[in-house]
This record gives sequence, C-alpha cells and structure tokens, in this order.
Amino acid sequence: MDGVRIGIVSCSDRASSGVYEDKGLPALQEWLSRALRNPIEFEPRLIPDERATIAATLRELVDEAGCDLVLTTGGTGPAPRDVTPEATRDVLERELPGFGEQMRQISLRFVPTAILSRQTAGVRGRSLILNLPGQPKAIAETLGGLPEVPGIFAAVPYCIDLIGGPYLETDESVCKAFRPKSAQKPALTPTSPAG
Ligand SMILES: Nc1ncnc2c1ncn2[C@@H]1O[C@H](COP(=O)(O)OP(=O)(O)OP(=O)(O)O)[C@@H](O)[C@H]1O
Ligand SMILES: Nc1nc2c(c(=O)[nH]1)N[C@H]1C(S)=C(S)[C@@H](COP(=O)(O)O)O[C@H]1N2
Repeated sequence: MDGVRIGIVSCSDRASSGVYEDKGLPALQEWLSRALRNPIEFEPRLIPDERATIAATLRELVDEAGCDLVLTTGGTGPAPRDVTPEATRDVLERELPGFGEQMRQISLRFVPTAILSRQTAGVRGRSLILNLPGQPKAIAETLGGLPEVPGIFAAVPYCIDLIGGPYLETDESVCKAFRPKSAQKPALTPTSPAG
C-alpha cells in the first residue's frame, strides 16, 4: 500500500505562544490515523496567525517536505488576525471552492456560526491543501460529516488520484471515500501458497 506524507498545521496565536495547549494537531492526527489505512508520515507545524508565516509554512510543506496533503486548522473566521484563507490563496495554483462550501453545509448542522468560517482549499503542485475551522471538535465534524451529509474527506482520495498523488484507502467505518468505478483499484487478494 502506498505511503502518504501529510502536513498538519495549527494556526493559533494563543496555542503557539503557550496560552493554551494546542488541541488542533492531536485532533487532526487522531482522525487521519483512524480514517486512513495507508502508512502515514505526519509533518506537524504549530504557528501564529501571521499571513507570511502561514504561506511560507505551506510552501515548505509542499515544495520541500513533499506532502501529498496539507490540512490547516484555525484562523478562518472574520477577526482581523484570521488570515489562513488569504495565506492559502497566496500559495494555491488552483482553488477548489467546493470543499469550503461543503464544510459550511456540514458545520451548519452543528453551529449557526458555521457561516463565519471563510475556509477554502486547492492544489499546489501535486498537493491538496485544505483549511478547517479552529475549534478542535470541528475537525472530526467537517472531515467525517454526518450520516445524511458526507464529510469532505470522502472526496480527498479521488482528488489526490487526479493530481498524481498516492492511492489512499480509507477505513469505511470512519469515512467512506467515493471514487468512480473506473478509478477504483481492485482489492489485493492474498496469493495462494505455491505447490
Ligand atoms: N489550536 C487550538 N487548540 C485548542 N483549542 C483551540 C485551538 N484553536 C481554537 N481553540 C478553541 O476554539 C475557540 C475558538 O477559536 P478562535 O477562533 O478564537 O481561535 P483561533 O483564531 O483559531 O486561535 P487564536 O485565537 O489562538 O489565534 C478558542 O477559544 C479555543 O477554546
Ligand atoms: N464544524 C464546526 N464548524 C465551525 C465551528 C464549530 O464549532 N464546528 N465554529 C464556527 C465559528 S464560531 C467560527 S468563528 C468559524 C471560524 O473559526 P476559526 O477562526 O477558529 O477558524 O468556524 C465556524 N465553523
């Protein structure tokens, strides 16, 4: 099974300066480890809400560390220091606005303030970059969704196929990924012993 390198970025002035303990990176790591069957190498970064720092971190994760997927958490709201979507657009080659739209749909089932999140997503090189809201519980909510509203991670494996990344396989009890039939690889069957 293909390995995957995933950048996880927590953008928070308070967590990065030690005012409170960061819960964003552990929540991302925990959900992704449950959802994916592929071997994962995480590249974690805890940084303040500074546009240039966020953009430089995203460039480094994609261009130097070679991440196939990068998820940010935090800094997507309307407050003056919330600049993650701007920093993300600074580095994207192409935007995928559907991810942000779907996250707001899901989050509205949990909180009426879901519409305050300006989260976006897109492609840089062979990497998919996704913004998630800063509330640690929002990570599982938006990635996993609800029985009646698919979480955004359902579309991630096929997106990564299309941009030339590794073939991701999910644990269907956590996240049922969708791929068109033509893009599905047959499940590996164990070879029978010779003789
Ligand atoms: N990285 C994090 N770790 C733990 N809790 C967090 C984190 N980010 C946000 N929260 C929680 O979610 C609440 C709302 O997040 P808010 O939008 O104020 O944070 P932010 O803008 O992402 O981070 P900060 O204000 O530190 O820059 C916070 O009061 C805090 O309780
Ligand atoms: N699923 C989910 N989405 C959510 C929330 C939440 O608790 N759960 N909080 C909302 C709130 S209150 C805000 S202000 C915005 C932006 O949060 P951020 O600045 O921490 O990224 O995300 C919104 N989206």
